[in-house]
Amino acid sequence: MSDLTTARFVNIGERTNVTGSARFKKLIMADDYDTAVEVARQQVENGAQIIDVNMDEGLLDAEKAMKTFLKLIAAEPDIARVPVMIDSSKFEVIEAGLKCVSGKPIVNSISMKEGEEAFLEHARICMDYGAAVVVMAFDETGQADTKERKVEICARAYDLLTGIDFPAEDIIFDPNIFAVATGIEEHDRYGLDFIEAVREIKQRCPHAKTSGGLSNLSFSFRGNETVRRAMHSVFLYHAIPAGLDMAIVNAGQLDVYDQIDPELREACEDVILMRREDATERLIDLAESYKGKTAADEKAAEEWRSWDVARRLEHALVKGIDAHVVSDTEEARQQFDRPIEVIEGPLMDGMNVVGDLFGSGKMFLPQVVKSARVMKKAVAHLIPFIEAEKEASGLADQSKGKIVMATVKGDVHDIGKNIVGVVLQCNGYEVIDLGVMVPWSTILQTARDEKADMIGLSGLITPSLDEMVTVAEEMQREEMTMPLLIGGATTSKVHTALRIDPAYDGPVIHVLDASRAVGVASRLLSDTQRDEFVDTTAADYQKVRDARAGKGQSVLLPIEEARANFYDAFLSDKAAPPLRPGIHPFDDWDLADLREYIDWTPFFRAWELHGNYPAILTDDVVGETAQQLFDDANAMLDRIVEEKWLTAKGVAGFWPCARDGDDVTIHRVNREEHVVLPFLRQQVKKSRDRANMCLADFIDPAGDWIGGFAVGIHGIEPHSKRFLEDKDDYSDILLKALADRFAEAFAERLHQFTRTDLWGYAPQEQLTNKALIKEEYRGIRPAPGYPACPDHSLKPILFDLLDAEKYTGLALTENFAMYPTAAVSGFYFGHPESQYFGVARIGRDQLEDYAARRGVDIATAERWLRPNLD
Ligand SMILES: C[S@@+](CC[C@H](N)C(=O)[O-])C[C@H]1O[C@@H](n2cnc3c(N)ncnc32)[C@H](O)[C@@H]1O
Repeated sequence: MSDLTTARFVNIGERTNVTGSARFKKLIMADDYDTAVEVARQQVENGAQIIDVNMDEGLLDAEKAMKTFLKLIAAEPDIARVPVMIDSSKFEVIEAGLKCVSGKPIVNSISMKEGEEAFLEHARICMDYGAAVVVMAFDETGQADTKERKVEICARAYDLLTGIDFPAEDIIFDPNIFAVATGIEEHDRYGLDFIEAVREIKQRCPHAKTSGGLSNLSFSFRGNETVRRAMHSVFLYHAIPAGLDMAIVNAGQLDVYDQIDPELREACEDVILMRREDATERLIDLAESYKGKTAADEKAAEEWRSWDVARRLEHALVKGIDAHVVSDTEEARQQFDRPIEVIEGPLMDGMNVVGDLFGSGKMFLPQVVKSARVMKKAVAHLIPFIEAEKEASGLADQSKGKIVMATVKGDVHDIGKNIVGVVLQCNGYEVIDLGVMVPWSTILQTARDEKADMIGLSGLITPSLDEMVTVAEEMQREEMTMPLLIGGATTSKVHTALRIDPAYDGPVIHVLDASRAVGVASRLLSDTQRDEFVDTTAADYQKVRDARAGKGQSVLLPIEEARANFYDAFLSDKAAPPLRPGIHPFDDWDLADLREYIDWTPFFRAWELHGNYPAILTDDVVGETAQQLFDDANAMLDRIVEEKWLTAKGVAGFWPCARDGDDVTIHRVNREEHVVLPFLRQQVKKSRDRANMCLADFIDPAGDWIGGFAVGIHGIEPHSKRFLEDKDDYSDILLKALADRFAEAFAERLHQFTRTDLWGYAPQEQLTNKALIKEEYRGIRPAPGYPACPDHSLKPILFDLLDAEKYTGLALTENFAMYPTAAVSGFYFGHPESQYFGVARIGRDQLEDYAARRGVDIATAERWLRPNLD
């Protein structure tokens, strides 16, 4: 499957179908519902987003079997989270099933086979249950096999259904996928006819969806899994862009389109798209060479379930499979004298393997976080037994060390901290996570009360660096000696060496990323390695300080000289006044639309997978992990969009203004008042004719326009809570990372809408998402806290101009972090020459000038501008 085609496509699991799976049939016939439920679970684990359940077997009481099975899966939260498709050719069985489903059911299927009256009667019953229906392209004269018949029947059914107010979005047409390459000439068109019919049905029947049973397609290649997989993937690759929304497939058995052997791919494509006369013969010939290949592989995949329990636990941990972990842990518990031994033994052994693989670069962060999920579920199962033994906290006693972690006061970002916490936990450390916005007093108090071995601080925005210095100073004042770990996006070895390390006599260590955290923690707690590690790090930081002291700093111009060397933009090119000046709130931007604007590269970076999307998906080293993560992300995106987990709120505004020195003075027409946006200017002496830039340079002193925006993504909390209750950090981090992606995508989308519509200075602009990500458009949206306007304290001014709290529900912390965290804000500049740059180091004179322009004392301005001061 290609990344392009899978984004919105829904997989319907097919294995819980007695007519399609001999194994499932055997289990149901033998009344082995426990194992049958496991089949459903495996489907969901393999990525099925709906499961199709069919009990149509002559020797079975289908109604009873349907009811029994549906009730059982409804009681399993990890299965019940996906909708059920009740599949039967008998409507009584469907009706019996409808009574047992709690979420939104899907009926598979109804048709006009017995005429319009029966069809509408069935539809009305489904409607009473709020069910969506699959409508087969089948009428009084039989099943539709040509494109024309498929379209004609579906269109007629659509008109009938919408005529009784059946919601169009609850109609799913199945225009019949039939077997191709059978050797019968009439069958050659079946693939192409289906795809073309889907395209027309989607146009003819607004909001209706389309589906199909994929396995029929490759029926003539039974027993040749490789060819079947390839045919299915190729078929979907073409059918999805034509509008196919979902299909009944074995979700674990689809190949990545780009990774199919090119010869086989081409042969399948020739058959499905009817590209050559001899396509069938060629595929049959080629298929011979693939026979039997993957049957053995598939057997191996199941084989691990027969291993001894310790090996199974290790396998589950390394592979991140949580399906059987509770039963396997229970089995192990019964084999050991004490429950704690299961943790100390097989579970820790398994996690050590994970740790080693991660440490040696053979495993990557997303997989480790999945392993941690397995570990946490196993431990959660054992805790009650450990407590029953009256060991207050067996785990704590066994931990390698205790770490208090916090995102510092004024900062709300916690993805990085959570990832480090999970990695430490799964390596046997006890993590006390104090959450976000934690004042220094709470951090120190907890560390003392808990007798922690070390403190870990995290932060993302620049003011957090100062907060970290404060924590270090307070630790010094209280004469603490425990190590202080520093991490987070804006932190650096240089800042740690220059600012934090000198403030505290105990060890201070900058931890570059999650993969280093365990190494750092273990050396700090090792009797033999600690001293050397602490000394080497301290010496290293001293070197950084010495180098800085000896290094001649770049020359700064006096601020007046820098101002005289301003960027002389060609002001007659300035943008025309906005088509729609004033404030424009958007209280619920469509998430499906924003999804199209996602920039995926930073998403992978958040998981410490480095490389650009989409090449990262096929990267030799991290490709497999990246693809798996991407699939998981898309499956979650499907749910976020379909079930409306999140709400995107935003506001954009445009105001008349003028440049006044380094300020931009905004005129608020309605309020008859002026608001000043004070910008900073580069002061580092430039070579040759390069300017000392300031954002104000892109604004005409004689009168101009400026814009602003703020966007935020709301609604993660209940989902995050649910994930954490389920010990599922992986999904929690995934959700937060996706919420961030939505915020950035919204910023991109709103900027585009600004250029084409609201401000409207580029009405004809047409750029691909790639070009948008590369910012190949006219104008910029500099964000407070970023290099061209590094002062975060501009945010309250921007928020006030936009009335952003009211319109977006965003709040600012005392250090100007936005909450909810998935948020972006900034200014719009429309001048074609406007560009990003970094203000970099500024002099005392500009600091004093700035303090005066802002009407604050020097100390406050110093705090705001710290990263730009000497
Ligand atoms: C941080 S990236 C975010 C976009 C990226 N496509 C994503 O999805 O994560 C780019 C944004 O950062 C801000 N930015 C980057 N460089 C800047 C600079 N030098 N000064 C001010 N803002 C800057 C702008 O708002 C710009 O649109």
